[in-house]
Amino acid sequence: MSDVILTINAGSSSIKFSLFSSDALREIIRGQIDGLGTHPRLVARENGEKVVDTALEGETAPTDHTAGVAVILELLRERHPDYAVVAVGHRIVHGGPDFEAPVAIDDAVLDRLRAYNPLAPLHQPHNLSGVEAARKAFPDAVQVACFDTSFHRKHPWVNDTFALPKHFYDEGVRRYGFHGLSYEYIVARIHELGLAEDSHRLVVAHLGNGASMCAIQNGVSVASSMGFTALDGLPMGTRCGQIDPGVLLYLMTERGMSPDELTRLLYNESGLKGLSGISNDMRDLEASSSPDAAAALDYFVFRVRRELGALAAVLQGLDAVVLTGGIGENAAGVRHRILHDEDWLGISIDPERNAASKLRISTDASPVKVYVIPTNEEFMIARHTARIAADAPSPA
Ligand SMILES: Nc1ncnc2c1ncn2[C@@H]1O[C@H](COP(=O)(O)OP(=O)(O)O)[C@@H](O)[C@H]1O
Ligand SMILES: CC(=O)OP(=O)(O)O
Ligand SMILES: [Mg+2]
Repeated sequence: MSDVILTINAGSSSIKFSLFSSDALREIIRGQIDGLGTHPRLVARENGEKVVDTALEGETAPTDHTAGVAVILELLRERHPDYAVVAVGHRIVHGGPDFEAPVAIDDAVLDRLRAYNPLAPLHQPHNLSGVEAARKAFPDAVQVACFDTSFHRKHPWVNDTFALPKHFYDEGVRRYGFHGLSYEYIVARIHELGLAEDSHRLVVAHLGNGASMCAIQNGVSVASSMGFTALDGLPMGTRCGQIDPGVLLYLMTERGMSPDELTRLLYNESGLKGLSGISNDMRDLEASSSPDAAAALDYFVFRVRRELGALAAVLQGLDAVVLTGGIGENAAGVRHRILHDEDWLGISIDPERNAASKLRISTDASPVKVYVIPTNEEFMIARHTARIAADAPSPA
């Protein structure tokens, strides 16, 4: 039996998973269930080749995350009965003020993490049900929590606070920032590719169903577009992004909306889906001829460009920009619209390199280098998990 690390990244409507060899962190299999709650589909790849691609239908279709994890574990047992899972790494979206680094999970940690459920309703409860399912399936394995918030915990105070009475900051009402595992991976990859010397002042745009941007100075996060929750900043698939808090007061006082109704509106019914009335999926909007789909795209592009200018100001100039996430990696048309006339920032895009999603999509003469780099949150989770598991006593 060879020892492996399992990673679980439970999102709002998806669960991504991977197996890595525990010594060299070689990826053995990766995949995901998406469409949980609507049309669940299981896809898995080994060595880049699709080995499973099936709609999960009928009575055995998973209807929630716990059932989804069970489907994934069954697949792993079928395909790799010869591997022993010694550690399970989990992406946990919110670590609050207390968790600055990955930790081994015990009952006390799990209880503290549950307290953050209201701060990340699309993610945290699913992240934690993934932990519970994995503990049952692998009682002898070390479970490790890897936080989306850790990478941002060195923000200078001005980027870490809201202008509320100071005691709220002390209570933990702060700008945490998210997608930290993705940003951390991109910084590691920039080093690996030998690009760090030209990337001291770096902005990374993680544009997926959840979307945020981060200003990174010499590898350290100094500002990010997300805040206390993963609602702030850019508009997303179904989340509103930056909003005047006066709108919320209006909705409560004049429209009588309850906290539950507001939560639904801001997390599930806004963003690209709300503006377009069609879909939260960028591919659907690009394919649509509806003016509302075009307007939703315009708003997305406008807000990314605005944030790019703001983060360039934080860094006092730019050396490099990275685009990543499902949209950043794949949507060449959206990238073009974000970057094509940013000469004032020192960005000059090569349309052919962009259309081909090359690693470098800026021209040779562009003062600011622009890269497309696929993110890999799973690898980052596996790396942290291997390190923590090496020190942690097994729960058995
Ligand atoms: N080829 C593509 N062209 C345009 N958009 C794409 C493409 N592939 C994926 N996307 C978009 O990426 C988004 C999902 O990004 P992803 O990072 O996978 O999301 P999640 O935050 O759920 O992990 C969706 O809006 C999807 O439409
Ligand atoms: C924090 C967040 O928005 O995550 P995701 O992109 O997985 O939705
Ligand atoms: Mg994501």
